[in-house]
Amino acid sequence: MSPRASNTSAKKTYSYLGPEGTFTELALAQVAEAKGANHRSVAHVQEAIDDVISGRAFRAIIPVENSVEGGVSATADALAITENVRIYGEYLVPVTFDLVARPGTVLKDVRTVSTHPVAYAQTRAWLSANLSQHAHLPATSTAAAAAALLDNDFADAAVAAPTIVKHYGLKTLARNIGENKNAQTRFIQIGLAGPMPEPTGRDKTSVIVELPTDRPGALLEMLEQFAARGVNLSRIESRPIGDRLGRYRFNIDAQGHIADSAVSEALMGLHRFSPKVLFLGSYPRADKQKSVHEGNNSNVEFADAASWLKQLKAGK
Ligand SMILES: O=C(O)C(=O)Cc1ccccc1
Repeated sequence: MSPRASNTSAKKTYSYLGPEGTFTELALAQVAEAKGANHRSVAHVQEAIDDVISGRAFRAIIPVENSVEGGVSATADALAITENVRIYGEYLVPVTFDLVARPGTVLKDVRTVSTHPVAYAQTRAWLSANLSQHAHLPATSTAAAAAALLDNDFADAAVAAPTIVKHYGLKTLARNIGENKNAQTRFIQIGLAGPMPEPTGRDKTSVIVELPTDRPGALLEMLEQFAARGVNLSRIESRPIGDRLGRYRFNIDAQGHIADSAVSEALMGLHRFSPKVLFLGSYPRADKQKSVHEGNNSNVEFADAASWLKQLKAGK
């Protein structure tokens, strides 16, 4: 049976950045539709995306942005070169970090600390102050770093979620070692392109936009597509395209749903101006705040302007 076929019959599969005990797994626990479904742990964001594309998984949960560290570049870069994948939801997870080790380890014996790069960036200050000589061993996730402590002795300790000790026979050496105590990470649920979540009035739309090359003011022109329709942006982040120096693509989250005229007009503006716009989807905002389109940019006002124009064209 092909992986796609196996998904049509029995339970749906949700892939997530694992193994057990990652922050991504905590985000998956927020996905109501995934309760009772198969949960498949993968080692990389790309593997999660490949699962969705091949049909091995119905959906995947991946980290996208951290309130302290910014965008997760592995996710941004993988999505930018993927077609036919859409975002169906977003989830916020508060992230606090503990230092864990094999039983018997004491803090002063720790030389090598393993963790995910995003977790390391947020705990580096504490680690430098308390383990000034330590080396960092990057891991594919916080839980992978923790689990590896029981498989080999490459590292002496790992930085992971406080709940990690429920999953592995490790002990906590230090609690809450993150620099920002209110840090949050945003996760997305992705799937193959298909029917979108209905507009709720509290939505977000994500796109990746490339700029026309060597055009003065191109960045301003891109932003004007949103500004002219009163569409607020909640994130704009540039990533190098990678073919040569000086070429960037922009990962943008805008308030509102593609069903909102202000957003659809902005998208059409982007399409006219940009050599490549990748639409990643419209989905409900995790913070449940209203998406307001400032100025005269409500659906009613757009509809009124359209019927006025129709009259003019009809010679009335
Ligand atoms: O490694 C994990 O546990 C993840 O889910 C990725 C991650 C790492 C650090 C902060 C937030 C998410």
